[in-house]
Amino acid sequence: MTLRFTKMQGLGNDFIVLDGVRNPIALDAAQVQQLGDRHFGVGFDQLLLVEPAQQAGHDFRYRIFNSSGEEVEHCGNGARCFLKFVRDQGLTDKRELAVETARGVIYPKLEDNGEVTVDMGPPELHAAEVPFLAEHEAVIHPLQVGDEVFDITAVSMGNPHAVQVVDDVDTDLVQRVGPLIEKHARFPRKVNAGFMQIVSRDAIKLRVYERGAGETLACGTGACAAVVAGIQRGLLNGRVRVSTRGGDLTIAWAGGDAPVLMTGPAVTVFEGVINLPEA
Ligand SMILES: N[C@H](CCC[C@H](N)C(=O)O)C(=O)O
Repeated sequence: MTLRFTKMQGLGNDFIVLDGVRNPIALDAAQVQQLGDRHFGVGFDQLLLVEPAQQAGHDFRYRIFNSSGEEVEHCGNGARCFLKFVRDQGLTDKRELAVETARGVIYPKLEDNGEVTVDMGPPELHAAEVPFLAEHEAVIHPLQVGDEVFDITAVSMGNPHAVQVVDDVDTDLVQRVGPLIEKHARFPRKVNAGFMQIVSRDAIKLRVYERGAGETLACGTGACAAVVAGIQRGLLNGRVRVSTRGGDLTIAWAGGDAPVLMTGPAVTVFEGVINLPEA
């Protein structure tokens, strides 16, 4: 069976996007892994599947699969590409959408300059909801990793994040410790490991070792989680420029149950057709 796809990227975090609206698409983990293989398939960090909304008043459903094959709850860079995709494919002419995800509804909006702002919903800070195994609620938790201890802040943006502050993001720490934190036993559903360097109260540098994908050039939910963690720690103001290896995002959060707002680019790289591996 052949499969039409659109290759897209948000700050170098790359995706294939599939239209499951005109024709339903069902993929198992092995097929996602094969499609995601950068030598034997198309290659991507995540696969994004567009489906019809399940509830009245919503526009679409948004499903996300890591290149490891597992389905996950959220993808920020993908949400910006999602809006561009459904408009470019003629699935809608709206500039602002209500999109169902596994953990709530998000609201991507096309800006006049072509960038996309996404209302990502409020962060979840209760450890049990991240989920993160902790005896008590705290902004900072010491996390034992081998014979080292790292001070992390656990945040969910629908998907789990463990954020720490480092003096310099450009060291081997991300590749050395990221995989150990990703699969740490205190994160029952594994975790995205964020490493942020505070540049000022309005700017950070960020690298994320992503659950199920490894280090990506940018992570949208990771940028949201890092800014929330920085504000919780009293280190950041309410609107922050997040510099990733793939480029800059703007993240804003007013605290409490206010939604986190993320603004950045979405780019179509090419359209393609692939022979879908047999299930
Ligand atoms: N690896 C993430 C999903 C993709 C998130 C990232 N690509 C983003 O832009 O938010 C997870 O397993 O929760």
